Amino acid sequence: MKINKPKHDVNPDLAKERLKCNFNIEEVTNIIDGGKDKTVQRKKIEDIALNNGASLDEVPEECLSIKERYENAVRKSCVYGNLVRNEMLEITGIENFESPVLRRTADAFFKDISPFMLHLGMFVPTLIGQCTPEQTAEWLPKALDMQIIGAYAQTELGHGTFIRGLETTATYNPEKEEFVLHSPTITSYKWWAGGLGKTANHCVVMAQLYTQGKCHGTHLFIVKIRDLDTHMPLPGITVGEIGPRMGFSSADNGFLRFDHFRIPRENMLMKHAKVEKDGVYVKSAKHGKLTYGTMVFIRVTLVSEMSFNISKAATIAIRYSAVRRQTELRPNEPEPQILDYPTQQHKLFICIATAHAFQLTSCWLWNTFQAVLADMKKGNVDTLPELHALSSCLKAVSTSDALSHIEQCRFACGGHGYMLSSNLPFIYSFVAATRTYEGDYTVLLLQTARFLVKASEQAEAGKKLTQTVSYLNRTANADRLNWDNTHEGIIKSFQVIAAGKIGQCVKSIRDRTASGMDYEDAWLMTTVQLVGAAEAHCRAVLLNTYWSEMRKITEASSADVKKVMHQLAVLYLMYWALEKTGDLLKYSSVSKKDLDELQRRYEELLAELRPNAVGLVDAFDLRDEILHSSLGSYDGRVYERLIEEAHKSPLNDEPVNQSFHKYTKPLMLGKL
Ligand SMILES: CCCCCCCC/C=C\CCCCCC(=O)SCCNC(=O)CCNC(=O)[C@H](O)C(C)(C)COP(=O)(O)OP(=O)(O)OC[C@H]1O[C@@H](n2cnc3c(N)ncnc32)[C@H](O)[C@@H]1OP(=O)(O)O
Ligand SMILES: Cc1cc2nc3c(=O)[nH]c(=O)nc-3n(C[C@H](O)[C@H](O)[C@H](O)COP(=O)(O)OP(=O)(O)OC[C@H]3O[C@@H](n4cnc5c(N)ncnc54)[C@H](O)[C@@H]3O)c2cc1C
Repeated sequence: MKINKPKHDVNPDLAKERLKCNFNIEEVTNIIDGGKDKTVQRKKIEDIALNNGASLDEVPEECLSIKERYENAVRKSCVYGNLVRNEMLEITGIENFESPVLRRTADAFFKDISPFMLHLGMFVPTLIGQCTPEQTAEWLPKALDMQIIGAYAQTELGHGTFIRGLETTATYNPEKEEFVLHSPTITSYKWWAGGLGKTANHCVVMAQLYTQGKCHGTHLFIVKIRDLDTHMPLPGITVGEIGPRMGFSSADNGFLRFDHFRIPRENMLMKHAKVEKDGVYVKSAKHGKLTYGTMVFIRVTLVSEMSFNISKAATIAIRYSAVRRQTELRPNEPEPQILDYPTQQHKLFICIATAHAFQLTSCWLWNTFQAVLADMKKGNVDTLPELHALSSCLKAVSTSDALSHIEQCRFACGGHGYMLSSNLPFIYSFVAATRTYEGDYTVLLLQTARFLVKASEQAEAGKKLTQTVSYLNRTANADRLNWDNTHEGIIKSFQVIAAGKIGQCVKSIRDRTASGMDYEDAWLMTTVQLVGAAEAHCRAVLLNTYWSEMRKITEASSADVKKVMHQLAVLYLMYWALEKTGDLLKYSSVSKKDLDELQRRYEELLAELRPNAVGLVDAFDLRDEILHSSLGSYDGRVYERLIEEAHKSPLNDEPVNQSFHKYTKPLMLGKL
């Protein structure tokens, strides 16, 4: 495999690590990419995007002012957008505009975030999912060609989670065949939408639809908010940026207020429900929640996004841990590489395994999503609730796990991991937002719990359940599972834990209603358990999917690759079994002796994986331009890069900062 040759000598410790690796790295890269041809395609696209240096910043993004950072990000977005439009989409095919390959190259341009991300990330998918064929013909080519730039304005100052509580109104006027968009209260300001503040000239708006004097709930509208030539906000539109936040600092998350702003009837996105010219409302024939489709789509894609982010953090932390030496183990012996500490391996090897677990699960979820879309095309929406339950819990758990693993990667890099030049703080703050946006963690797990409680009741009634909850058919009446210390045994025990927790929720709700509580209060009182049950279900799905997909995907692999992929999956199973010993003790016959044995095997496995650690992160094949890290580059020149980056600090532009003469010296002389 062609590796982008480092310009400098590779750090000797890192070079030695690469000699230790005992499997074919390229084979694993091909598995991650989804096949050899996909690796070739990805590399071709990366060469187009990255070889001309357009992604490079003279001054690090983080050293710029807010305005400069935004302006620089727009500049790079335009260069990048142009490359996507003219060269990259030709290779992927226009239908793959959200291909992970494009997503990867975007990271080389933006350490933080592109102000255009939500244009491709949500605006375009909404047009694809919510427009009639005529509307698609009108809007989609312009959006894909970037003649218009869009945002997704759903959340308001007062409501994000509870979509039915949104206050923006869209009132239909049949005489003029127009909708009037209005923000009636301060809490109805649209708030948060990425790219809305300064970049977008259009946006999709979620608003309460009124026609013939009746409210029909939230629907989507496409709205032009700025003049395409002057970029000035149109009359009736107040738009701006919401201010600095934890991350997302090079983008312009926006606010938007409508003052009786008129749009043509055709601007309601009418694939599912519509308003006729005379004002008659025609509701969706299929399902009431199809306007939420973009959210489901993004939740599905976020699982692969999390895999990518963990793989970046793991690459940085593992390469750094191979270079970094700290603390004598024995007097007069060289300090070991910190990667030799089992505690360090415990923090980091699970990250490699999780990146694989999420990647394989995301492919499986994507196929499930496509199958549901195909069913819906034929008018069958029966599979939608399961997809909603699945995408909700996988989004919640993958973003939450990614966040804690990335934080562990930062801890694993000690003080240097706190430097922005390590890139770990950027990765962390980006992923922190994913736990909240597109549906908060708790809220989405409670959506899954609704589905699970219903499924449990159906299992109790002897009905056959769909695939992801079919374990409830087998385990509904099981009390404590006989512990079986095999891989399949661990997976089964997680299904029994999930079934036990769901059963306990059902019982709590029933006990509470039997004692006089109404159902809503009984549900509310049980929500802490319900979140735990949905998480347990998600763990069972993740473990089962990772294990079975790993076995399928490595069927034709070489023996060494099979072995290391197998070791990672076993590590994942054991890690989670040990994390959940309390649940195992409660729901299975596992003994202290069994758990001690599991712990011993886990520690041995860390040692077995140790020689392959650097090889495994090299297999993610993340170019230095994408990693943006002083600690994680391929050549391991960690200390040299930290010094080079320090010199880029604007505070080092002059030997004495003017504040000394203005403030410090007068203070020292008592003249302040
Ligand atoms: C090259 C570049 C590529 C870049 C790609 C990078 C990836 C990142 C991309 C984008 C970044 C995204 C940035 C962030 C954008 C946003 O955050 S947009 C705003 C997102 N907002 C939310 O997610 C809000 C969360 N809230 C909800 O989803 C819902 O309100 C709710 C599910 C919590 C409740 O909805 P509600 O209308 O109140 O429904 P209920 O009455 O509770 O439920 C009725 C039944 O409907 C079922 N249901 C709910 N949602 C769905 C759905 N989506 N699909 C199918 N069914 C649904 C619900 O379960 C109920 O069913 P039952 O009655 O049978 O129990
Ligand atoms: C970086 C970023 C980018 C974003 N981009 C966009 C965008 O482009 N477009 C857009 O429309 N929106 C966007 N959002 C908004 C985002 O979708 C919402 O913030 C998110 O859905 C959470 O909603 P909320 O802020 O109303 O939180 P809240 O719902 O107010 O949550 C606050 C707390 O209350 C809890 N809670 C709320 N409801 C319940 C419940 N029913 N049961 C139990 N607990 C509950 C939550 O768990 C949480 O702990 C973005 C947000 C961020 C942070």
